Amino acid sequence: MATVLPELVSYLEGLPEPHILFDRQYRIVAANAAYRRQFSPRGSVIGRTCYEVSHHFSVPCDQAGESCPLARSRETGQRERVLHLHHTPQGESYVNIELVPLREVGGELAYFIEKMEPLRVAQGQPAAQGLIGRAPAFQRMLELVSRVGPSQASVLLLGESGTGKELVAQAVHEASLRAAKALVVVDCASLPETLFESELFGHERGAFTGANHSKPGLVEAASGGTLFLDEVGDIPLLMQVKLLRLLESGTYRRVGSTELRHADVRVVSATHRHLRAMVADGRFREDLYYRLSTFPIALPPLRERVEDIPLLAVALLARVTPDRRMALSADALALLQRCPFPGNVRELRNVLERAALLADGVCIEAVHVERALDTEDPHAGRELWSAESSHPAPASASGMSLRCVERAALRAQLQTHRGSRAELARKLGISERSLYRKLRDMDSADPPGP
Ligand SMILES: Nc1ncnc2c1ncn2[C@@H]1O[C@H](COP(=O)(O)OP(=O)(O)OP(=O)(O)O)[C@@H](O)[C@H]1O
Repeated sequence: MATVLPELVSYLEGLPEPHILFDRQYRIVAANAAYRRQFSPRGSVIGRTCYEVSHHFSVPCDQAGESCPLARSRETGQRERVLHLHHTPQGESYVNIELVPLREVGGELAYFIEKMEPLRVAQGQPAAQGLIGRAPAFQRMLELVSRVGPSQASVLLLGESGTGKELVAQAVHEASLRAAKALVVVDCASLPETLFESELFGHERGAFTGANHSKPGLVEAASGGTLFLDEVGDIPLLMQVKLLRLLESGTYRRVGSTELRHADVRVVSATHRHLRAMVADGRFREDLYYRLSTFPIALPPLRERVEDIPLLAVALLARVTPDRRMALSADALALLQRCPFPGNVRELRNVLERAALLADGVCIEAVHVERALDTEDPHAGRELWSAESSHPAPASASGMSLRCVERAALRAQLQTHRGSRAELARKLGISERSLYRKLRDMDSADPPGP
């Protein structure tokens, strides 16, 4: 092997992505120029183990509770890919790792080539923007994002309100080859049925009353980029047919035109609804469901990544108070970790914003968090907002369904709230869109009395 190595090393040296070569004992025998530049500008890594360099572990990753591509590759004898949090000179960052095993003449696995590509769409430490997280549930989700990103597959994001679906859609777009073009968001929940077609496909002058100019639609605006259909479960059946036609044929017509246009978009959609159940009871077209969900990704609710709360709290606090450099006391953090947060990361962010306003100094104490939580839902108790989560809702014990309890709480809020809808949504720890949805559901559930 010693005679083969110089050629191999010189081949790796010229590759643009960081590569290392290591042996069966995980010892690095070569690192190319791109690797040295990005991961070890201050010293040589030759002779050190990959787990020590990348993770500061004293044992291989699989013995430290992480997935180890080398161990997997040894088992399968094949190329393996994983997403890891790596120590780099800039701090810990997500890195996509691809491992290729090399066999000796006798067929034994002797060396492994590891290619490393930083994944910049998420961070495992506080950052000014983008996705943040390091819990296993978050990392599993992120690995799916990084796998599907570069493809053209339609992605369906499924998750409760506030779990970060819009941020994940952005991440899919940024990890794609379309990143240099636009990401166009279509808010399907607030788009009236009458406008759906002209907004999406555009219209010609004179197509309808008031159409004084021709106008390109959102599909055209997203050309070469990504079309993000947010709240796709809220599209009425009639409009679902039109969307299906676009996805199946890749073509569309502007309203008032016969000219067939080609759509060059990658579709990412998101919903908090149970689309499968909607398909089962005829509210969502099965053929559209399969078109949209080539690659479904479930976003974990915050209660399944509680260990991320301290990291998220520190990062989000810096985002909501950019000029104050605030800190959280250990008690405040402990209290936050005990909260159920049915409104997920958005609710955590709102609680922090309120707590920061309630604190006069630069440190948020548990008492500020308590007050921020109290202000959130003074009439009904926070758990009432867990209608779509698995958290217990004490009021349901009275025999009312969770949805009824939620409606009652919302009605109480509406009676006492004096500000705008946006303020009310903020107070409830939900998005304006979610509030809009809840109000609409409430209207259709109990039509106004005579
Ligand atoms: N992993 C995360 N890291 C950092 N911020 C996050 C994360 N997840 C969500 N957020 C923040 O939480 C808020 C809600 O996120 P987002 O709007 O993407 O959620 P959503 O699932 O689309 O909600 P909805 O279904 O109500 O529209 C945003 O302020 C977003 O920046």
